[in-house]
Amino acid sequence: MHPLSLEFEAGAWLAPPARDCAQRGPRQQAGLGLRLQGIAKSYGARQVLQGVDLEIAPGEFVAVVGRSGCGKSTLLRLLAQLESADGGALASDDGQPLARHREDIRIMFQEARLLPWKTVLDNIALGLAGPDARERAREALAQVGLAERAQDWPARLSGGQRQRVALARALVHAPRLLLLDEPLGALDALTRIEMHRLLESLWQRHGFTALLVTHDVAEAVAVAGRVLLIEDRGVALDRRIELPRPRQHGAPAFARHEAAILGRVLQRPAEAAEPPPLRLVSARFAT
Ligand SMILES: Nc1ncnc2c1ncn2[C@@H]1O[C@H](COP(=O)(O)OP(=O)(O)OP(=O)(O)O)[C@@H](O)[C@H]1O
Repeated sequence: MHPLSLEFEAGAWLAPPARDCAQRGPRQQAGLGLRLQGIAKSYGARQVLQGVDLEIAPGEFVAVVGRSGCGKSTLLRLLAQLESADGGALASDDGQPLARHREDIRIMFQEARLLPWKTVLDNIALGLAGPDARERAREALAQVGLAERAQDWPARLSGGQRQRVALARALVHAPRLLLLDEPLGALDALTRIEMHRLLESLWQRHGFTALLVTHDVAEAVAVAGRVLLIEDRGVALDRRIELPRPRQHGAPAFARHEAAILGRVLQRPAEAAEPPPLRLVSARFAT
């Protein structure tokens, strides 16, 4: 597909507003704001995050970048409450502990994690209650442009299609906070750009707050309104990206943001791998 047709394609995926969102009322539709204070997290002796203070406004689209192992996914897992912080407070912008908002938060991973023995539609409907569960699942599927694949098995979909199903499975719950842990990491470049446009359209339409962890600085600049760099156990850079949407990869202003962030990441050399301990195996000397 020619890149110029991507915008049209992404737009074509958009269906009328999801009834599920409309049913939940205005308060629940709004994005969830976040207030993190003094967050600390260690794994054994390895301190990954320390004293992290962060405020995210309702409905912001934030990307989190940084070198491998800096703690990006750890931050997301704490927000998803898959793990607990050792210290500090995780709250929503109204001051409530984040633990009270479990139902408002959904997470997507690099792998779609679909159940292979269930159809696409049944994967999305999983955990939904009520007589209209399947109808709501169909609406979510239509929103990611896969209405016609409802009865397919996940194994028959491409990687990009599987991620769109995973996105529909999150959307059907009308999340107020969508956490995205490298969900596009395994996709080819064109599919990634299509997914950027789709994510952007859905975010604009539904108003959820989005946090995207990515290795790809260009991806961060393509979709986020704000990019955070994690380094030295905390937020080392917090940069606003005020560019019109949809964004043009390679346009001068786009390239300037990308270069500035990348330059900041590369200022510091990669952490040297720990040298292996010296070991004297055997020594023989010729006489
Ligand atoms: N369950 C765990 N047990 C022990 N150490 C862990 C665990 N999870 C993460 N770590 C360590 O914490 C650090 C941060 O991991 P994290 O997955 O958050 O990094 P990341 O920035 O997301 O990396 P990547 O970009 O490579 O995915 C790493 O050093 C990692 O080895």
